[in-house]
Amino acid sequence: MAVYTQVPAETLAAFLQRFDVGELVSAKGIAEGVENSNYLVETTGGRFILTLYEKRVAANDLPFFMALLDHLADQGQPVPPAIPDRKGREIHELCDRPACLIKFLPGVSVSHPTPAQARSAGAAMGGMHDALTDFGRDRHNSMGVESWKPLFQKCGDDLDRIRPGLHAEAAAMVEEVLSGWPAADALPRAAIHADLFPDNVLMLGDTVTGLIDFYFACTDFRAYDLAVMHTAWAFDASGETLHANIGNALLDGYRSRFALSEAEREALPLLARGACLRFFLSRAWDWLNTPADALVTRKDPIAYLNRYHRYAAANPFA
Ligand SMILES: Nc1ncnc2c1ncn2[C@@H]1O[C@H](COP(=O)(O)OP(=O)(O)OP(=O)(O)O)[C@@H](O)[C@H]1O
Ligand SMILES: N[C@@H](CCO)C(=O)O
Repeated sequence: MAVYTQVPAETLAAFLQRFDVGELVSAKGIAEGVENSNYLVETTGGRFILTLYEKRVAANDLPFFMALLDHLADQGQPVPPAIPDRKGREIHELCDRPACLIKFLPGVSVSHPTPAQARSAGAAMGGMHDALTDFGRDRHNSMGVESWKPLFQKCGDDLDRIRPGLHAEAAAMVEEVLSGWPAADALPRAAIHADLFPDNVLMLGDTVTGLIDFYFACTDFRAYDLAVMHTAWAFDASGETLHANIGNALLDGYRSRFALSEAEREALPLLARGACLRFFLSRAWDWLNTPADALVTRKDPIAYLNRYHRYAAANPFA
């Protein structure tokens, strides 16, 4: 579940008065997602998503995220911008949380993408990267390469509570990835989504109707975004089986909308291992710090360890 903050109906109705969206008809908490509190709000003017930002999203990052969404939406990309209130403000406070009223997009996220769906999703990322080439703002990647060793050290020996020997295994991964990681100016950098998992892509059939959840968006290697997507889309849930046809379809779709340089293509195997390390570590930290009976479902860090080893054993980008 992800409704950490309950918004009383009267408070919501009063909040909506700031906007030109009609009167409140209904509001339902959305169970999916683990980071923020989300409501599906229906008014006499239409449907909207109300998001209250919980502890992981810093209020001072919201202007970057909202500017990114506005830029993409202005260029016809399928993203949900915030609805401005009558005074033009997009970022608000509700129940002591930063909050935004966001455009509702149709579609569902697929659990087992077909090659045609992976191709469309890859193309959507390519279109997004194309639209972001003239986006002028920067945001440091707080989950980027410099954060991996400190996060590994913070997890410490507790990693062995997830699986005996995991601390030593993770130490080797950190060493391997960091020793080979490209210099900051070695590959093109741009604003990226950085978390474009299947649950953050809304689709109807084979058509992408929405790219959502930009709350890890940042400036980093552009090809790292594609590497993250490959790790998230091209495996079974356990991370043991690579679906090469899905991975190839993603890359084909991407290249149909945006060019990948030779240097970026060559870097993909290492960028993908870095992505595996990033999600392994954030999941391991959450695993160790979320009570087993908490209402949120913990995500399996081992599924990302398995992916890491798969990329280390063979290059699916060859
Ligand atoms: N603009 C939108 N239009 C339609 N549905 C949306 C929209 N934004 C979010 N949703 C729905 O709300 C759910 C949760 O949204 P989101 O993934 O942004 O939440 P989160 O708490 O930030 O989650 P995560 O754990 O993925 O970081 C999505 O799975 C989707 O069903
Ligand atoms: N997509 C991430 C969680 C949110 O960043 C994961 O699956 O670990």
